[in-house]
Amino acid sequence: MEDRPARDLPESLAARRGALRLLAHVLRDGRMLGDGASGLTGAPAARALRLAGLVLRHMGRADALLKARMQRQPAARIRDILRLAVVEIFVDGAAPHGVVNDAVALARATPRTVKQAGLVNAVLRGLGGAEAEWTALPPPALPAWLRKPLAKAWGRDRLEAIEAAHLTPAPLDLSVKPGGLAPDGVTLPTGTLRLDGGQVSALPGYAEGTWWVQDAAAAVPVRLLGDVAGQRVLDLCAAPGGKTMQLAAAGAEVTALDVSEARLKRVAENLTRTGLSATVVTADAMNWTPPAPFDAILLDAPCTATGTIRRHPDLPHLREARDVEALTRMQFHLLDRALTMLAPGGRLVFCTCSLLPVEGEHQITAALKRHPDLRATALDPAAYGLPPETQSPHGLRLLPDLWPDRGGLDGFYMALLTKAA
Ligand SMILES: C[S@@+](CC[C@H](N)C(=O)[O-])C[C@H]1O[C@@H](n2cnc3c(N)ncnc32)[C@H](O)[C@@H]1O
Repeated sequence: MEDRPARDLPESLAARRGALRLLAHVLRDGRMLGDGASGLTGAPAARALRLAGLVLRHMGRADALLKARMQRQPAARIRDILRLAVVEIFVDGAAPHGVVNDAVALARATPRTVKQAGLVNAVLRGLGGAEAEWTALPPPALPAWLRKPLAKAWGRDRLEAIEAAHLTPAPLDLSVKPGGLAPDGVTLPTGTLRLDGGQVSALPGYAEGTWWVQDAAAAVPVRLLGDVAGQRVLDLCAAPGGKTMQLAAAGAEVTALDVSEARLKRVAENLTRTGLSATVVTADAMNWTPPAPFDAILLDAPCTATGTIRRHPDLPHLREARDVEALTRMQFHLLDRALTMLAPGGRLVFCTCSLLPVEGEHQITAALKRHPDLRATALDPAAYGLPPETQSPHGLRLLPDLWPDRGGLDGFYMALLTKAA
């Protein structure tokens, strides 16, 4: 069955096989979930992706449940088959009978695992009545390289609340042009329109380009720049372009720069769909010299993206402690480089979608020491629809456990800096 074309398999079995392929890409090949190939298209591909994401999100819990029922650690593929079955039964509420049958069929499908089909059957059938045990399991712990600095920065209770927030996928957030056609949803205090989900391209206003998908937290940094109408604004790490569109919609004359040509294609597509305009530049910010200094700069620097684990449950399985060092070094250099492109009296917003202070608060504290001509503006969270606890040294700090009853938001740090005139 492993080599059989997906069209010859029942859809649910094809999707489950696809999910196992995606899990192997992430867990064994170290590739991002979105880059993996399930071997499927259309609805089964979407289902496979969703199932693989579900396993990665709940993996620590599935492993805890399974560990108590097995004497030895089985082969990696068998472990994934069992994990998939567990999350389908306990998270998705799938009918156990069909899940177990497919799990056994998947084990039988390869010579390497055929002998363990009996084990799969026995372990899964032994899960009957384990709902209470499953519900009592704590959320999966983040890896130690992340847990330690987060506990130090935000405290153990907050860390556990962040881990709990990672169990729930992010809602669908839209930034809507003023007066633009938009689907029904709830408007958050920050101004973002929030929906439960849905097929993006089928929602009212998609074809008209009256909105774009952008997490509520990611929509705040541009607002720190205040009125940008008619100003020359540089979006220094622009792709895929959420903030470029915000700046253009606010009337700025935007230059959107990014080092990645492939990612910049998405900026161009987004601008075309929304009817907004920006000058798009493919360049490494470290080597690029602007024709003239800018009135304002947005530096949404590359980072660990640990603030987006709700939407990217593969991240904790892929990133490593050593990534942090390389990224913080890059943020340091990009920030200094950006300052050379800023006009005297100009404003710069630095932001990262990271949970780690070394990629946020510490970067700004260090930059203020390095550049005596730089000032950080004290920000009032209420002015952006945010609660007082988001105020943080020199900026705003958002963590995913904020607004649990509203569906949370991405982790972000942002600061507004002004260069002396
Ligand atoms: C956090 S993402 C930007 C997200 C974007 N601002 C948005 O809101 O849609 C960081 C971006 O930085 C870009 N990048 C990384 N190093 C760069 C460099 N040296 N010069 C320019 N862009 C760079 C990456 O290609 C990536 O697209």
